[in-house]
Amino acid sequence: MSSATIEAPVRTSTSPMLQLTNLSVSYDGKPAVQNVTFSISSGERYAIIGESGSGKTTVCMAISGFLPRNATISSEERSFQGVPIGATKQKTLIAPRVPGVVTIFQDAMSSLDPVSTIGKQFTAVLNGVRKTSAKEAIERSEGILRSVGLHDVDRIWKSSAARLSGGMRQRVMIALALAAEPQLVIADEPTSALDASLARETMEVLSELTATTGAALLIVSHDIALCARYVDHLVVMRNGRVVESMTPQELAAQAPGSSYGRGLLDSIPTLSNWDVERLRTIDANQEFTA
Ligand SMILES: Nc1ncnc2c1ncn2[C@@H]1O[C@H](COP(=O)(O)OP(=O)(O)OP(=O)(O)O)[C@@H](O)[C@H]1O
Repeated sequence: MSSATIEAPVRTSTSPMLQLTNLSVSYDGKPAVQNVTFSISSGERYAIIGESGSGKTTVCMAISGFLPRNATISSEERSFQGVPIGATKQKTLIAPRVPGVVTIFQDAMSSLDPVSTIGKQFTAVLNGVRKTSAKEAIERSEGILRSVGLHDVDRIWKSSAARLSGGMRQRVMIALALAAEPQLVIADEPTSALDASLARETMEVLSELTATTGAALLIVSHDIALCARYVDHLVVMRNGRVVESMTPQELAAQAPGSSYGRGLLDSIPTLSNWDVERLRTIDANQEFTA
């Protein structure tokens, strides 16, 4: 096998790649996401941060077209590369999956075929992009697997997902997502099932590879501290709404307790606050607005 490189796509436009304006989603009539607005340009790295149930996954599913049947969606604009995502007038909507957008889920096993070999899964993804010979598929997937830090390529190529460790599966899933040559990678809690060191490694791999390929990245996470190290912009959600939108530098400059995002950051145990008697907590009744 010889190694292959991932080529950066030519960027042709400076207008946002993804535009969400006043996106609202309800499940069975109950609002889950309300008036969410943000845009992502080519190559930008974004994170949606928030507590459990704040609507992060729902926003991502509205972008990637995975919303379930009981979802009702409305928006002023919901477009990718200038093309509307799904039809906004329908009351019940399953949007078509959006070309150019790949989603990496928290649990690699739910995305990978557990019995088919990784080699077969690579060949299928690569052929979905363009017709690829068996030899090309091996060469290309070897390059991508190495780029996510997996070097035992022959063994992985012949293994099923069930025979790989959790960390290896996560990397294989990232590699398969990249093989699809996406323009936007959505990673929904990609590190929540991993230990701290693997979580950092996964974030590094995601952030480096999207930088190399020119793809934009949208990460969903509870962990504002981890995301702030790897993204250009943080969108903070609470109770279905965006309460803050800022750069990691702006977050770092905020005074402790001064905002909801800062509150999330201050409630994480770190080496510098391990000895305080009680970490700061967020008052459930305190109002925060964007
Ligand atoms: N399929 C569904 N049917 C009904 N309600 C749903 C469905 N999916 C999500 N919800 C509700 O919508 C709200 C937002 O959920 P969502 O999964 O988007 O939040 P989240 O911030 O991603 O949470 P978590 O971090 O726990 O994954 C929650 O109140 C949730 O119970």
